[in-house]
Amino acid sequence: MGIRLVDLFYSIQGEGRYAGKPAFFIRFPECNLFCGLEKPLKPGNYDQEYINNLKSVNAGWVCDTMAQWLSNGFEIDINDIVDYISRLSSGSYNIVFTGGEPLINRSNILKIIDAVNSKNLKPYIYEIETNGTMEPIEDDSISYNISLKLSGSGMKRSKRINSNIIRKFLLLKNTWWKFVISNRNDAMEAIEIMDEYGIKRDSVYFMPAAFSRDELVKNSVEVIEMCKEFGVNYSPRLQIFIYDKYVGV
Ligand SMILES: Nc1nc2[nH]cc(C(=O)O)c2c(=O)[nH]1
Ligand code: SF4
Ligand SMILES: [Mg+2]
Repeated sequence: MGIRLVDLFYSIQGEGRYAGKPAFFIRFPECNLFCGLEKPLKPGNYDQEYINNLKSVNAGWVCDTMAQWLSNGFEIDINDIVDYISRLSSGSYNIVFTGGEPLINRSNILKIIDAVNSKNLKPYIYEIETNGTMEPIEDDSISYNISLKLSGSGMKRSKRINSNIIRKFLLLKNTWWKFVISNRNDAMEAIEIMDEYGIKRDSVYFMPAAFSRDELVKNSVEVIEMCKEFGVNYSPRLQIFIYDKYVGV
């Protein structure tokens, strides 16, 4: 029996705690938020440029993977995912589940983890890239990269911040927090959330907003100054640094 993905590729983790580590990316369809847009779009094949042009007046930016996670994607047998991984690497790598919001597809994440473990492949760690609004899977072999959304996403606070869920993530062993920072207001808002929930600065990454290599270089200067000031970590976006505007890398 197959499962639906929108992308499967081997690259390096570009962001957060494991930036630089070889990693298999498994991208699922669907998200519970529509960052940057006034109202949800139906699943289908869209051009990302078209989506960017729908940006709501309340938002500072638009989700950069929306065209991917709204697409129909493809169906793949779990054994073929496992074969793909074992064919491409004999060394150490992570397996990253992303989206959209991958925790919508939690049962498929569990099936893939079971299949990988039963074939005796040993990823260094599984990572889940999440917006932190859905119930986590409790498993010490999973490391969470939680990117809570700020008001620049244009989403209502009640949709993007769920106190009970944040507290559950805080009880887990491998929890890292990643904020996309466009300006000083974003940093102040992130600090407020960190203080409210007792999120340790050690576990926090500020990452510049950027769609291209030029933007990344330019925006990193200011973000690094804020990292120094507030004592949080800087996260690169190595995939943009290396491959510029390409997706699926
Ligand atoms: N290389 C690479 N690293 C990533 N880290 C998080 C990604 C994501 O889109 O969730 C991503 C991605 O799409 N590519
Ligand atoms: S939560 Fe993440 S994947 Fe979902 S719309 Fe926002 S930026 Fe995109
Ligand atoms: Mg991304």
